[in-house]
Amino acid sequence: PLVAAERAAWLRAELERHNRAYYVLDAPTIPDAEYDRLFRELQDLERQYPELLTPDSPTQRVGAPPLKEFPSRVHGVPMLSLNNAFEPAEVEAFDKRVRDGLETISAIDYAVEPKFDGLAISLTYENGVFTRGATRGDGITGEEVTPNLRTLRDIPLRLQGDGWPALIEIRGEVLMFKADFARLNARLRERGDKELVNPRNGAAGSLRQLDSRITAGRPLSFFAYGVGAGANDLAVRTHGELMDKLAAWGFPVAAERRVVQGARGLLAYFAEIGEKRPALPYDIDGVVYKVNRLDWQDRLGFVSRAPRFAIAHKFPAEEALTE
Ligand SMILES: NC(=O)n1nc(-c2ccco2)nc1N
Repeated sequence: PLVAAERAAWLRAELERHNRAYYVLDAPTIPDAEYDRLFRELQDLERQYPELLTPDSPTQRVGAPPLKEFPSRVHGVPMLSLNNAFEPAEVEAFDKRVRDGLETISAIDYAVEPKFDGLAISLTYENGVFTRGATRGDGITGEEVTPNLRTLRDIPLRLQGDGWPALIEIRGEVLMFKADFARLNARLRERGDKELVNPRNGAAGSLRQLDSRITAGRPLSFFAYGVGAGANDLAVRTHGELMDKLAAWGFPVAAERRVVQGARGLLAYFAEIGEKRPALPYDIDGVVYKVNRLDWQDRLGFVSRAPRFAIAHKFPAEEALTE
């Protein structure tokens, strides 16, 4: 079995590497037939030597029996909601409140990124292994949809690299790319099934399937954008460094993320992303501004459940466009 154990470990790492290349970097590194052969070899080994079966094995992504209902799960740390700004004056007022709260007159560094229009999710990793995931729900309690989340290749079953605490909650958004949404609707139309209204509904509907094999057939993507429980155990000083860690652990993060200075930097970024928005591969409904220094985020804290250190700046709602 030692040889089998080594072979199984090699197969797990190799299959995850090909998954990541195929699904995260969109650059397949192996023909499908060869991937399937390795996958079946690992399944056979895990059947022959059950002690080799690990929860993070690629064979554990698909095939869980359907659930009767979704268990509800209390988040370790609440998933906060963001206050919205719609006008430049509100953005300037946000920046002023931040500088007053920090008793400084100098320009503040803000971490900025697109606001994905998908489904907010929390992923729990224990000792680096994915153990459960839940929807945002009301921010305190969400629905546990772990078997469905296991089918997303963008979600690592085991964190890469190092430097994570024993328990950590990764926060992010599950979404459907525009092109995947169009292809799925074409498939549904051909089958005479009801089409999805928009990518956000497509992501929500696909993730809240009791049978995870349906979810496995849906083109869902994931982008990480924060940390809940475990954030204080990380040796990072800014949100930007936190995002670098998430990327190093194997999570997709927004390519458009940046650090800008002051209200002027915020508004310039909003205009830049507004220009790029139609060409982005996914729907966004605004951009998110966060004070970059984590110690300053802690100093500013929250008002009710919304943070004083972050807001979303939303684009004007579009009337229902017939694409
Ligand atoms: N939807 C989205 O893209 N979000 N949402 C946050 C968020 C919500 C609460 C704290 O941070 N950040 C990003 N990029």
